[in-house]
Amino acid sequence: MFEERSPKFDVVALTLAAVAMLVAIALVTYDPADPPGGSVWPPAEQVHNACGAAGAWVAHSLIEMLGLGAYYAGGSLAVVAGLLVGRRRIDQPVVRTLGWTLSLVGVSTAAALLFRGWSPGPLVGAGGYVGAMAQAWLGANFATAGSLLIAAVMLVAGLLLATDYYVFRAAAHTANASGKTLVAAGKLTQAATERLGLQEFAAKRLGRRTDLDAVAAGEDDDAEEEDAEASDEEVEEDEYEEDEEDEAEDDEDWEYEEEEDEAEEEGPAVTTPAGKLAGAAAAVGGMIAGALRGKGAAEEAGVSGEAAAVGSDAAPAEPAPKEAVAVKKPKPKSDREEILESLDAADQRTEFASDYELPPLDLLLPADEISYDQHEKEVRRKAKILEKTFQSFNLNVKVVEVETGPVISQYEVELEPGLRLSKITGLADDLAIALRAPSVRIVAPIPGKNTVGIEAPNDTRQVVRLREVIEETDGQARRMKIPIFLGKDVAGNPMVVDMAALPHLLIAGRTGTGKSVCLNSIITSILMTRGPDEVRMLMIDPKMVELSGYRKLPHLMHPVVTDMKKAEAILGWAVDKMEERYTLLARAGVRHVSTYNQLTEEELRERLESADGERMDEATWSLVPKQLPFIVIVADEIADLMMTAGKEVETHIIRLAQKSRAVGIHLILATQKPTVDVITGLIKSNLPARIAFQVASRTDSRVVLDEMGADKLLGNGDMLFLSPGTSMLLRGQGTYVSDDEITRVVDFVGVGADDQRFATELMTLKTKEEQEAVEAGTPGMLKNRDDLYEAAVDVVVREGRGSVSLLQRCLGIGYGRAARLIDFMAEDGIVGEYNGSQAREVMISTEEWEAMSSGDAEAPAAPTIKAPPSAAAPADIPSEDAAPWEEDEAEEEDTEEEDAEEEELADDEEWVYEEVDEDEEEAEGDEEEADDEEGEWEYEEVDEEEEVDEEEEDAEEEDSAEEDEAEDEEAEEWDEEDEDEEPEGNRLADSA
Ligand SMILES: Nc1ncnc2c1ncn2[C@@H]1O[C@H](COP(=O)(O)OP(=O)(O)OP(=O)(O)O)[C@@H](O)[C@H]1O
Repeated sequence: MFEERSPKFDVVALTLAAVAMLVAIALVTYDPADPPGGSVWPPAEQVHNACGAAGAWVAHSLIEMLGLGAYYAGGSLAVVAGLLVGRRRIDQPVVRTLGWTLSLVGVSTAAALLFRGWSPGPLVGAGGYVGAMAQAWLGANFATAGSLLIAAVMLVAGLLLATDYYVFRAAAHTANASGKTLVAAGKLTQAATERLGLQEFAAKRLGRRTDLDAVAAGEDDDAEEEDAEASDEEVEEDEYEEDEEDEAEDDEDWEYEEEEDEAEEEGPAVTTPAGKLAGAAAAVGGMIAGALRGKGAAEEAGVSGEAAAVGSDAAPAEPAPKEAVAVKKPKPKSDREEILESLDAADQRTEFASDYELPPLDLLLPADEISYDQHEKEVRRKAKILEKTFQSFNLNVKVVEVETGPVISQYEVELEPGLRLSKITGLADDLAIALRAPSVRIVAPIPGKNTVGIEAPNDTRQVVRLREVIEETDGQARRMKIPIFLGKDVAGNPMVVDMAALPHLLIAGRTGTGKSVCLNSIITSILMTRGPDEVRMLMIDPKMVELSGYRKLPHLMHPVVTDMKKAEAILGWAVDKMEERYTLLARAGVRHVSTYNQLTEEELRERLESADGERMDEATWSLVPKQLPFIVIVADEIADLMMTAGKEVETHIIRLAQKSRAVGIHLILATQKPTVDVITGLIKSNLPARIAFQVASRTDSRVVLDEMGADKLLGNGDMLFLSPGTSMLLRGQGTYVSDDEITRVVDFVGVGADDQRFATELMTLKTKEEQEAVEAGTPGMLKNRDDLYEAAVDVVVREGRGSVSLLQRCLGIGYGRAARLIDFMAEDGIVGEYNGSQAREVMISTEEWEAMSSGDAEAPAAPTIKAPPSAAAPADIPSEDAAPWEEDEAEEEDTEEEDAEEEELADDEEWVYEEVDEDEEEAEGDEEEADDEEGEWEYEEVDEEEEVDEEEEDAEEEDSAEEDEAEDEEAEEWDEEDEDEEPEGNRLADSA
């Protein structure tokens, strides 16, 4: 509904209201004796009608003509006047008038048939002349019963046409409210209104139905629900038609106020998310309104009603009804509450009994209010600019539909027959200039459509809040294992993906474009929906500040890792864990962790025993993990990791990426350096799901996405998402989670240091250098941390306090270095976890430290000296590091060194193998790229013949191809350098 009122319209509406009132008064005060009435003799000398002689004449004429139908006509006039005063427009006036006339004849006929001996005035009977004539004709052909039936059908059919079921729905509402069964409205209508209420029903139909009811009630209710749903369909039609009516009415407003807009019928359809729903409504509305709406009559549709306002992810199957100009309205409160409840209910899932309480949604900020009316005007204006720009290039291109998202709108253009696609794509920059936009991206063609999409930024950016994305996708997310609420696409639909299905994700973009915000929203998505028994996390944060806020999370398996050497070791551990889980799954005879988690304890035990061929004693059984949580490894900057231990990291990532899907280990890797030395061909080919934020050049875009496009992004969360298994890029606006929201969520779910359940095996994990140092019987690992590390440990152990200020004072160093030393100590298990305002607890004794620092081979290595109490997994949470085949670990320790050597050899062999693979794959990759380029080249070549402008683009293509090659070479050089350096590193370690 438009805010501004139109004086012209109001004058017409008020005049009609006055006329309706006069007619009503005239009818009510009708006196048959008033002239010109002739049924009473003598006629009254003075007119009794309250509206005087004119009123008497009007009343007499109407009643004479229609009988009781006159009152129906008067009432109808009043309703129409009321609608107009309330700025409700009446769409399809011809159909409505015809319907109303039919119902009027029905009323008069019925009156004539039913009240044969009585009349309000006219001599011809209660139905006036109209009723009498109809009665005479019908009576001659159908007798009384048939005539009555026909009159009733005329009345009902006329009402349907005139009001689109409105009268019947209103009757159903009334009956429902009073608790009576409305027989006439039928059992189906009643069932639907009782179960859901019409609004809720429409909302759910429009994509917001959650499956929680089904989950809570169990499958038993399914049949019953299906029945009810079948009945819902009936009501649904009514509801949609009402929506459609609303849309149409409001859209007429639009027409009215935008009279200067030429040929509105041919204007593009603007589809906001709500518009899509309204479109769906129109589709269901069917014959009465939909069929009468011609193609391109977009403006006949209008603002959707409540129902259309609430949902967004239910795009109509057919594009036809998208003609709706729809305005999104705030969601009804009841819906939000329902979602809140549903999220609360989610932790009652039976598979994982956890004391983790899901954070309530109100910890997150609600969606910002925006003016959709303003937005619609803007996109319509831009659609016209686009058409004009095309015309100035002598191209006849029509904008047929507009999808509007939070930051970007997609204008769908239809090409005239014979127009080459390349002519449109070549105009990207000209269109950007015409629209005064920094850049415009052309999607040609839009997948699944015969139109071309032009993505242009909106004048006002809308921030996409996590809360709104969660609210709009709840039903969908509930079926996912690890739902990630990425953002909203160009049509405003929420983008939600299942991390378990991706299964690994690469995030790249230049600095300040939204990577960290994206990582934060991914992590918060997990916190909002999954407990630590379902998803465990490992965080690698070379920047030290980005992920430090998450240190209190119960999901963490290890404190946030800031030391890249440790990070490399952790990735290595993940590879081992993956293999270990594979073995466990194989023994249990299942193919995926989720299937494993569904096994009952009896089933699991049975399967393992039958795999071993012997009974399992209780001690062994207690060590078998009964549930395998998903493990998500988040690395904020892999460039640093690659610099520290490129080859190893690459090998780990590749092995994880190739195999870890089934065992539930997932990688999320981010980088601000999307170059081939960081995102090597092998890493890229193993991480099929990618998110690109704005990058510096086309070359970078090709590195991340294998095609251009990311260079045209706007920054600040504007992203392209490549979903695995497709080459289709989905543009969207990333979810924004502010620091305050993160703090609130982390405070809600966070636990104290003592309650954190770090994995012991990770806490005691040794980096490569540490391992080598231990093997060499030297404390070199300590030196590798920091020159002052040993001195710092000395101070801490001697004082019995892990305090930063203590180190600062004793060693005369700055805060940063002292804090880093303490962090290293925490990672090595020398001091305990962060303890609020208290100094950290020291976990080793002076003797143990002396043994360590003197390099005494007998002394246990620092991390294994004494695991912090928090590091031990509690008994109720099955620790994975306690798999039964590890039972003999202690006995095997002696042979560990030998094994390690063997493993190294094996690794070397594997490495050679991998190297060959890599070469092969790179060669393949290059070939593919070359193919691609050739394809593009051919394409461009053809264009070139026609458009001189495009020569430049080709040249750029060539450049970018050359750049690619250069970068590939660079990468190879880098690899070689790295290989060269490796022995040196070993030498250093040896000498240490
Ligand atoms: N989805 C988003 N919506 C709105 N604004 C965003 C969004 N994502 C990022 N921004 C804006 O961009 C700024 C930088 O984002 P962010 O810190 O995530 O960038 P980055 O790519 O991680 O940068 P760096 O690599 O330097 O860490 C944010 O402070 C915020 O203002």
